[in-house]
Amino acid sequence: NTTITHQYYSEEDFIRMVRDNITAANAYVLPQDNSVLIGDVRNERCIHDYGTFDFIIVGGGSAGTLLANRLSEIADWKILLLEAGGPENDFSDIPGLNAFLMFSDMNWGYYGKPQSQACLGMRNNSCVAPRGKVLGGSSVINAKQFVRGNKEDYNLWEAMGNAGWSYNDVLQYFKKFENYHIYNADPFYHGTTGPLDVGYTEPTIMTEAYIYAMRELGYPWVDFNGKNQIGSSQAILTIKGNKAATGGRAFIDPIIMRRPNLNVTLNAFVTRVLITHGTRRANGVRFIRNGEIYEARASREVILSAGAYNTPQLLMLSGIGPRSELRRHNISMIEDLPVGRNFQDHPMFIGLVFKTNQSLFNESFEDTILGYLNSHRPLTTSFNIDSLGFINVNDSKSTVPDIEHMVMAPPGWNSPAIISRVQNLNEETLAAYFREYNPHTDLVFLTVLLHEKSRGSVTLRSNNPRDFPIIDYNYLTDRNGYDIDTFYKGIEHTLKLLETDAFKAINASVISVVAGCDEHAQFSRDYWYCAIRQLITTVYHPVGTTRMGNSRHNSVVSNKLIVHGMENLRVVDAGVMPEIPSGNVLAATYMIAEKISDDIKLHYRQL
Ligand SMILES: Cc1cc2nc3c(=O)[nH]c(=O)nc-3n(C[C@H](O)[C@H](O)[C@H](O)COP(=O)(O)OP(=O)(O)OC[C@H]3O[C@@H](n4cnc5c(N)ncnc54)[C@H](O)[C@@H]3O)c2cc1C
Repeated sequence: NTTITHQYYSEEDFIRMVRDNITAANAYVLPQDNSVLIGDVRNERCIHDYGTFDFIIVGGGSAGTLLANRLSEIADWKILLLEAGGPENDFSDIPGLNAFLMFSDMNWGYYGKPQSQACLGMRNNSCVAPRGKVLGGSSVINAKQFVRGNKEDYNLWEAMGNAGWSYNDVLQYFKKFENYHIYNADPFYHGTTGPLDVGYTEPTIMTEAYIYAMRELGYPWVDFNGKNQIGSSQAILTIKGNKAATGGRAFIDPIIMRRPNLNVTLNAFVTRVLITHGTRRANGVRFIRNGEIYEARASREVILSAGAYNTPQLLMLSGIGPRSELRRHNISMIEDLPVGRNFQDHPMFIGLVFKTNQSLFNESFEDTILGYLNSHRPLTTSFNIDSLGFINVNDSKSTVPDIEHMVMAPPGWNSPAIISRVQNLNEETLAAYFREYNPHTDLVFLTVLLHEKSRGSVTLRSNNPRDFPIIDYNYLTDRNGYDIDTFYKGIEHTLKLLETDAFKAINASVISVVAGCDEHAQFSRDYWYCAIRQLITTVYHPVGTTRMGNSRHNSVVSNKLIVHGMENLRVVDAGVMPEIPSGNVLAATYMIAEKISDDIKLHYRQL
């Protein structure tokens, strides 16, 4: 492990920098719309020409940064990467402080539409919906967990009619971008020469307890990104030394930035795709930067990598979307496509907490920061996520999991202020959570539903890019109740850990952290069903809103990710996934960008 940060700062200065950023985050008020990005446009009629490029990539997030790197390898191609946010910094490099980035200019600031069946413990029944607005996008503010999902996820994509997306096809692209530092990793499954560093952080006594307890229940230790996924492991992270390995840091490092054919323009808010009237060609984009309007032209392609919320918004603002939605907002239609439908996420239950007799990480603020500078926990992982497990609670023989455990070791949600803001908890729930929960000793079992049957949507609030899109998670609304039943089975399964010797050794016992369920006997089936509706939130994995498929009735892009009916407009981001993978979705997003880079090079005979 190399400690890169030391060379820029004295330890005192570094601690001060961290403290200042935390103070700023605590005082930060999230925006209600995009007014700040639009600013005070001085002259709406004065449109500056930003030049012509072969490819324009909208969104320098996870997919966009990888794509910009790979396409600019072709020296003859001019690439423009437009990103609404600014650069990363030394504070955003600290994996364990990502919660504070959610309260900074690096987050768009969205909240989900109030829910009727879930998010009931949140203010206004509304779950948060953070998204990165910074070079590197959501990979900067995210929790750094690196999970590929299951082989069968990609075989399913292909079986749904998407030729070229089976696991055998995509494995080479997962390997290409990664530099995997996991001991005994099978080279058949892993790359060690890619730009993105992936590795372990230090284990704790809790890692051992969990892995041994899972073993007692019959679940082996696995490299869940390798041959088999079912089982448990200490967390695997996008991390380089002590620092976050983000899309920005990995793919647009200073050397790539110096390529003369790559223009990375930050603080550029794209407001529409320009489509030549009467044709099916996207010829460029319009954007706002520092109060001025610009247009850039693309001689080959416009590629939208603005993420699963903003890409559908941009498509609809540009005339591509469901007829009814465009009509409602007076937008002239170019293509009638189901943009914003098929929204899938991984809902997560945050109400399963085990008291233990162990205590971790009680150092002072200063010592915690110094620990980070020397690559020590807890700040080398987000929310101190310690270990992960993948199980199938509906079919114990299946090799595809339906539940994921993310185990937060103490100090997890280390203060009421953090969980209250990060999860938008209402006052009663916050009080109930901290009635018994002790951040210094207790384990939080984040329980993630991997294949929800409910479907949400992303729609427009208006035809003005100033307004945020409407994000409707629509959690727990599936007709047969599969989603809530599977959550309940997941909880029952997790409670079995309490019967293992490994968990008895840490004196683990379940505690109640939920409000609004007092009419049910504590820990009864009805209690848990009630608790699930109170304390379901997002694990921040929106996909599917610009779904890949071959029918324009239920999908938006082809298997080459070209928008149906258009000639040179692609979407390359998490939104194209036709079905959500069995795990945190960043790795699959990078894989998609890596594969499409090759497809584009092949198409233009550059490979
Ligand atoms: C808090 C949080 C925690 C998460 N934790 C994990 C995790 O631990 N592991 C995991 O695998 N996944 C995690 N995820 C999910 C994962 O990070 C995202 O799914 C993934 O980064 C999405 O990549 P993307 O390229 O589709 O979008 P993004 O990375 O969000 O990139 C979109 C980019 O486009 C820019 N943009 C958008 N609109 C415009 C516009 N109009 N003009 C110009 N630029 C624009 C944005 O600013 C952004 O930089 C998490 C996400 C969040 C928010």
